Amino acid sequence: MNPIIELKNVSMIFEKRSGIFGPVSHIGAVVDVSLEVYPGEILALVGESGCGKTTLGKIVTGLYKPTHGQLFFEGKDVYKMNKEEFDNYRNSVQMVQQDAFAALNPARTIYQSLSAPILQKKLVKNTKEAYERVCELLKIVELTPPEQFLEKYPHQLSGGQRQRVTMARAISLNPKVIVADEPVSMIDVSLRLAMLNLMASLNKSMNIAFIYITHDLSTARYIAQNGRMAVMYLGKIVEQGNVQEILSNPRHPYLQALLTAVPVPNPKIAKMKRKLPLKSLEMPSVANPPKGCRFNPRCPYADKKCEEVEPEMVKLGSGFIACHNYEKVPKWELPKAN
Ligand SMILES: Nc1ncnc2c1ncn2[C@@H]1O[C@H](COP(=O)(O)OP(=O)(O)OP(=O)(O)O)[C@@H](O)[C@H]1O
Repeated sequence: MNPIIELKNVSMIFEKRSGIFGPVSHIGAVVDVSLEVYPGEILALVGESGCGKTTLGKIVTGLYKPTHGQLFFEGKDVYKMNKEEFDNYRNSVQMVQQDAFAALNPARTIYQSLSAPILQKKLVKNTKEAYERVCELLKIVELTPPEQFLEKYPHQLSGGQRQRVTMARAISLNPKVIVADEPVSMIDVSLRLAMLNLMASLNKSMNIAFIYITHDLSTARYIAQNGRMAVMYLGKIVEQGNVQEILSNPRHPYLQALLTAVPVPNPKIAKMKRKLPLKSLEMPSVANPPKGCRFNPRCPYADKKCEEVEPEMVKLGSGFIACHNYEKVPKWELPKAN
């Protein structure tokens, strides 16, 4: 199957000046990332805060034009498309942001927010059709009965309901890909599962591919259980592959450390003092990344080569890894209770 989205050696280097006349520093939020997304799949993009996940999501949706590399949609270079093709790409790839309150205009009712894009893009012929479509969208995202929500303003809804409205707005344009950036991190824990299930059902029923961005491995594992996962560290993807495979047998020392940090719902294990397999807990800055492998100052298996040479992404099983020493890294196991 051909990928619907393909990134080839994509980088996003921001320039940041300290003060008005201060020196300019370069921040490599995303560096030399190659990634494919297939129609109808769920890809979880995980990593710690500041590793470049949101920037990568914005590149995929066309909100940021990468400073280097190429982005393809359905095989076509997005930045060589004509206007019609580019508009079709922008409609087909939608983003749902973490903060649904900020994403909705506080002065517009839910009906106004949802009807404006479909009317503007002529996906409906008139206001009667727009009304029917908005009701249908609200039903799809399980805000029922729809009439109860149409005239409400964003502040009159709960966090979970607002996020459902932004999901309804995203699907209103019949997208083929949705980038969901931490969509459940600002909603109540009790409602998170329902939101994840909604995304999984939209993925199935509408064959929409999802890129689920998160720092939380457990929600990533839940939503992408039959999909793939890409793990980011300081602007780079360090390991990617089938979720079940890479989570049961993580090969990159960074992914092993992330998994060791996940709480285990077993009181005996929870009581154990688990030591993170890391040399240092300090995360280097993206403005001044370490030479060689970016993970080397924290990696317990790093050697001279890791300090000097940046590892390439190589094929491993059904996925890829960027680590010089993956063959030497011991097999990771869940801590065992005695
Ligand atoms: N417009 C910008 N100008 C300068 N630096 C930026 C810009 N956007 C992001 N960055 C920097 O790029 C790096 C990656 O940011 P990004 O928001 O993509 O990370 P993230 O993994 O999504 O983090 P979080 O989960 O905290 O949102 C950070 O160091 C951030 O400060």
